[in-house]
Amino acid sequence: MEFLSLVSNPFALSTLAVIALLTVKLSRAYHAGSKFKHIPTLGPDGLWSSYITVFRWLTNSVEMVEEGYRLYPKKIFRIPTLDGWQIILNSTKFVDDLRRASDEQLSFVDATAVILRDYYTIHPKLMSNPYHVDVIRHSLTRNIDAGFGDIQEELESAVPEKIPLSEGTDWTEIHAWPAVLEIVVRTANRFLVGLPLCRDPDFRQLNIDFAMSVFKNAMIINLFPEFLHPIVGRVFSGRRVAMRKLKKHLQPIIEERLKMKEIYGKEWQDKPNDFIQWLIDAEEFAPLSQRSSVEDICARVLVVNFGAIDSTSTILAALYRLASNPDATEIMRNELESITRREGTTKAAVTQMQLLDSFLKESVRLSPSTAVGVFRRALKDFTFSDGTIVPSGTIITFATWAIMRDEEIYPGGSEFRPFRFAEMRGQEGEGTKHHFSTVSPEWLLFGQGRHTCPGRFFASTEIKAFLAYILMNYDVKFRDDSKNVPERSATQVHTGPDVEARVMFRKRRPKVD
Ligand code: HEM
Repeated sequence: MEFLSLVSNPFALSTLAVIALLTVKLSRAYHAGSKFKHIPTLGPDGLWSSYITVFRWLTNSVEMVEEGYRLYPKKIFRIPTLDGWQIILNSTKFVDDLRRASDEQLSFVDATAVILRDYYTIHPKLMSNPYHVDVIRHSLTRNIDAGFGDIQEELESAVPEKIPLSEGTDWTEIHAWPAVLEIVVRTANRFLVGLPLCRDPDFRQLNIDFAMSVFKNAMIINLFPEFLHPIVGRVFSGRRVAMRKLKKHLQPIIEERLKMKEIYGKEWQDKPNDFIQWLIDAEEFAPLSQRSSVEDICARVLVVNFGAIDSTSTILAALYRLASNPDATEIMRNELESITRREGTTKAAVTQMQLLDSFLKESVRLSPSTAVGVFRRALKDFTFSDGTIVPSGTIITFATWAIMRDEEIYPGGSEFRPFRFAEMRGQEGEGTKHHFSTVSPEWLLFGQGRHTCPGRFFASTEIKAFLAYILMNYDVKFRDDSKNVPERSATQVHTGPDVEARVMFRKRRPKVD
């Protein structure tokens, strides 16, 4: 009777089916583990007991990374995850191994394919020639100076709209995450696609929805064994809806640009200077068939937005620290005022904001958006410099959370010292190092090697311009003058700043001593 009621209940049946498929998937991954016997495991590693670790990884990856870092200092360990065994590197000494490895040995693209299931969640054809990466690295980065005026103008319009200033003495409490998210998407798109599109609510929302859908759907698809991905990948994907909506906005623009290019060629006066045009003009990186395809260009606009939205959690991390560190706020304001008196509100001014750069970097050091980072997939058996052999097919990553708090690298590793990096820069021979966007073995935020984030210079400029605007125009605090930074949000390896927290703002007052 109970059995009958079970089989006639579609919800119970589908739950059972998912559990059965998950069991198949995990036991396959477990048996593949015989190839890893020489690498220590965190937690129990029996067929059934390893499920405990899988569950812990889903619910508290930070605690596990810290435990693995303590138990296996400067070594390599493994954990069972929904995506199979994952290898975690506990030392910056392995950065050199990763940098030396070719894409055919340790692949960024294949790691992304497993973690984000980008074939289903983003676009099936995009990664066969990811030329948008070259466009970001070259045209986009080269144009940050030229586009800075627009970025600043958009901030000056978007921030007061989302964080309204009242003339009275009252503070206004704002749910920070959605406000910052909208400002980021609008400001980034002022630079990427310009006016009026960057202010179009439908355009903004479709990009936000798409970015959110990628993580959520990849997680669901990864619950299923690979042979079912072509089916579940069709069901759990936000890309078709996003593409349909985006094409309505971009198709006429792209077609007009292609027509103008054909008519005027190199003589085109007043040619737009934006991401769409940089893609169309990228002869050295992609064939015309790609650069003139509406579908292809739309997919790359979606993907650059997916990257740009990453800045949101970085800004939140810094904003929460601003709200809890009024003394540092005053010191940074003095620096900003003297720089802007000299340079005006310019890109050159942003580059000189050394204390703000340090404050930002220190905020993210303690609130990175993932517990582990810099993912690669071994396409062949790979031997690390300590002799550890990692079998082909394995996902490899660094214990970034623990590395960024390591006392040997950062004395007082768990303490927030806002001007730590500015002080490090003050030491002899270190003047040009330790910036937020500078990549080093100790600073893994933007990755490593040939796949290091190409958008980091744009992100750094946009984020610092945003924070400078807040510092110069707002007082910021938490309710009841609390100095507690809100707990982190944690789903799977995502560990970014709390997305529920509220922050209080008011129009900036002169400081009374
Ligand atoms: C604070 C903000 C950002 C953070 C923390 C961040 C972080 C990262 C990381 C960790 C990687 C992987 C690097 C590796 O594995 O070695 C990456 C790659 C990438 N990022 Fe960013 N990113 C940010 C902003 C941006 C922005 C604004 C853009 C676009 C304008 C962007 C576009 C990309 C692209 C296209 C890749 C793939 C690179 C490749 O395929 O070689 N990111 N980013």
